[in-house]
Amino acid sequence: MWNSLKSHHDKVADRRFETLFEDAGRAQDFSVAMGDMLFDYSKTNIDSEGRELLLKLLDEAGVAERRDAMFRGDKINETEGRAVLHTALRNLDGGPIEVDGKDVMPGVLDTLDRMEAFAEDVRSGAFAGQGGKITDVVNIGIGGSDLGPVMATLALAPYHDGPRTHFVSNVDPADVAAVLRQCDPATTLVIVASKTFTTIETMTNARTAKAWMSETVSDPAAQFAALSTAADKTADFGIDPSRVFGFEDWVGGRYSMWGPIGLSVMIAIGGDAFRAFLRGAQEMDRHFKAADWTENMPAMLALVGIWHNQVCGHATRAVLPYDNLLMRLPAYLQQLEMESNGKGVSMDGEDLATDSGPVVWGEPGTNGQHAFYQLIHQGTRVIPCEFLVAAEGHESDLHHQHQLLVANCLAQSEALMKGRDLDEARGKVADKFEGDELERQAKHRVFPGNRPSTTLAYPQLDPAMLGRIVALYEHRVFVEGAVLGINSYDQWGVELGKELATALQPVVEGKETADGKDGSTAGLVTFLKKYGL
Ligand SMILES: O=P(O)(O)OC[C@H]1O[C@H](O)[C@H](O)[C@@H](O)[C@@H]1O
Repeated sequence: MWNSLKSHHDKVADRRFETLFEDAGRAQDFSVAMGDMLFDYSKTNIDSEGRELLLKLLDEAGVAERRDAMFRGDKINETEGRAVLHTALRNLDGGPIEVDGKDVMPGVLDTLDRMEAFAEDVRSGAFAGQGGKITDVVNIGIGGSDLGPVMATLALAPYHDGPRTHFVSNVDPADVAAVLRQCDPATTLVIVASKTFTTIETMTNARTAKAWMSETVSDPAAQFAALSTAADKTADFGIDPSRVFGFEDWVGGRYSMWGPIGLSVMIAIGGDAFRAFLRGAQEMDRHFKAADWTENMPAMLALVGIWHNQVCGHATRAVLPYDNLLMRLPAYLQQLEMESNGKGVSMDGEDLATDSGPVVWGEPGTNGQHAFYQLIHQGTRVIPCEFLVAAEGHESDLHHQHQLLVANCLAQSEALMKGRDLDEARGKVADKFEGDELERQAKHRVFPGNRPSTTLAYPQLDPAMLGRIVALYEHRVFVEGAVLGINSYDQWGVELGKELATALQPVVEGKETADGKDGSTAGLVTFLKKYGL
């Protein structure tokens, strides 16, 4: 199928895809609706034939069977021998799901109730610090134990009515110090979020926070909670089991904010709003399971991604939310997509037959327009763009500003597609220049156009919509991974750096020499030591 797709691409690569809109039904035909969400992929070079070929990839890879196996709790994370069941965390009324013959749902729902009771106690003051009602919550975690909660807390800022929420992730002491400086230890709750409870950054920051707290309060551990799969390790750290919220190894780190890892979000917005967030995700799960492929938003989002990355060969994709509340969505998706599908070996241990998943990057619009869109419009590489835009913001008295935001979003996708040819460019400067200078100046003002983009449009970013959007991307990653034959649920590629950092620690501390290290590494240690390392 890859060959058929490539030859189809060769056939259509040079056409202006704008001409596809001569078919008056294109915008509708090349869009997917799910409830009040719309995914428009008509501003791409995908035509009916291309779409048919892409759809065949799903059958060839057995995506439907693999999807059902995931939801059922089969151990599809084969390199780690684990089920992949983040969907169980939002299966609020969806019936039993068995892993190793045991229904996991009673445990999931019980933990959710416990989280909610604790979150409400923190919010009401029933759970207090040693100096009174909790004013600040500090979530210490990294990767999947940070990016989801950070992204969601920012995204749901209009619903934030709990204590102030802070996030510490980096082992750089600048991070933890800056956060703790803003907090009063007597009224701060520290949440240590780590699936494994061994991650060096998180454990180091947690010990720093505990030492900071013990300078002021007599029982620092009493103001700590833990979110982890490792109950023994949370106990060793001194955290009372009543404030430990556990989960199982079938929840991957970057898929974990729906459960205990979302506690900081729940404290910020309250249990009801958090459940609405879960329900939104559950709706997307149901849609993904039931909808025909052409009407299936995650599947079509994935196929558009595959078309641009593996078929057209565009190595990156930009995620451009015209919704400032989603300012950390690109960073969140970087982990979700790149840690999941950034692999060169297929499930059966063979070298991947295609390129792995793309580089994902982005910033909110309109900010990006004044920074990197220059390259998107006129650079020599094509960057498929994925726009997100809401019909309505949360600042109703500033709706005119929201309208300006939307106009910018739609204008960008139009500009990317249409471009501006040399004739038009000449017309723009004909009154200022003439002759050779006119030609030269005009050339700089040409926009090649024919650059693809998609737009995800929705009414408003409320908790349920955020749940739907994030679940949409999760399932997109699943489909892309399944088509590429990748295990999207392990992350062996992060291990080597961790091992070498541990080995280098005695060297940077001056307890061991850099003998045996390569010249560059040894030279850098020497240089940094000279200046105070
Ligand atoms: O939650 P933790 O066990 O502390 O893990 C935090 C993060 O660290 C690892 O390096 C993985 O690459 C991530 O997938 C994970 O989310």
